[in-house]
Amino acid sequence: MSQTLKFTKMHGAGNDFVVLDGIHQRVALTPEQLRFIADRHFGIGCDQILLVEAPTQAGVDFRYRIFNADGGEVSQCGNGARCFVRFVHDKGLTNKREIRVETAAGIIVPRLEADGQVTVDMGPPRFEPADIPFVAEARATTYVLDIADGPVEIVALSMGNPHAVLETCNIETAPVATWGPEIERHPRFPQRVNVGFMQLVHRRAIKLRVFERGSGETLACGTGACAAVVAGIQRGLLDPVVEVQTRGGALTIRWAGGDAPVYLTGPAVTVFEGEITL
Ligand SMILES: N[C@@H](CCC[C@H](N)C(=O)O)C(=O)O
Repeated sequence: MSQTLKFTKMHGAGNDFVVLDGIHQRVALTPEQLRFIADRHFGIGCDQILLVEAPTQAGVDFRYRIFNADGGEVSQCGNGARCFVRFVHDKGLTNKREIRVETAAGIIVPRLEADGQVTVDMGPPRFEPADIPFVAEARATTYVLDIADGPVEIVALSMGNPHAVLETCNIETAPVATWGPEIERHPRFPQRVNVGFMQLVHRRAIKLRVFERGSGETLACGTGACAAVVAGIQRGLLDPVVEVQTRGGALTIRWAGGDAPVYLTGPAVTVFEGEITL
């Protein structure tokens, strides 16, 4: 039986989303239907599909679910969290400026700022290999990963989802299209990984491209920006507040180190509304 769903097309620094209200309409999508929605030629087109649901636990305002363009459900999406906040405000689902949101990776706390930008408390980064998950004998600041072109140095960490961060001296010529998919499926990352290529500009700015697990290279990746800045701070290369320049725009990341949460600030934009029959 076919179903017609109302949707909103949004983006955060060019990382684009189809957002579905699962509170006022019944949304039950198969991986094949999710892939169709994300398809840029035959569907609506997006990097991720975001589903807004009623919370399943006390003390939170909403549940937020994330699906990559390949139809797989994942646990965290930073740019999506900002669009989520803009969506629930614009739809009148809440008037709170700071909301508590349940994700598969735990509670996140996004806040709508007076200037329309959104700041998300993404929680602390995690470095234990088992938490990422990453196959390593012991935790280390950097690891050497063997790929077809030879050994590469990475930082591996979790921002609620897995990230590998590599440093490059030229972001334009970085081998994102070749190393990205190879590292995404490297056997040392049993749940695959998002792969960030970071070029240092100075201690308070980096350039970043991310080959995202399940979506390919996107114009920006919020958790990727958090992971790259955390990696740079851990290695003593960056200050606690850093501007991340992506192909889709700028994001600001703040991290005080240790178990402190990482804060992500950036835009959240509505592009258009529509309906799709599946
Ligand atoms: N675009 C995102 C991350 C989306 C999920 C990621 N591809 C994964 O598989 O973990 C962001 O802004 O963080």
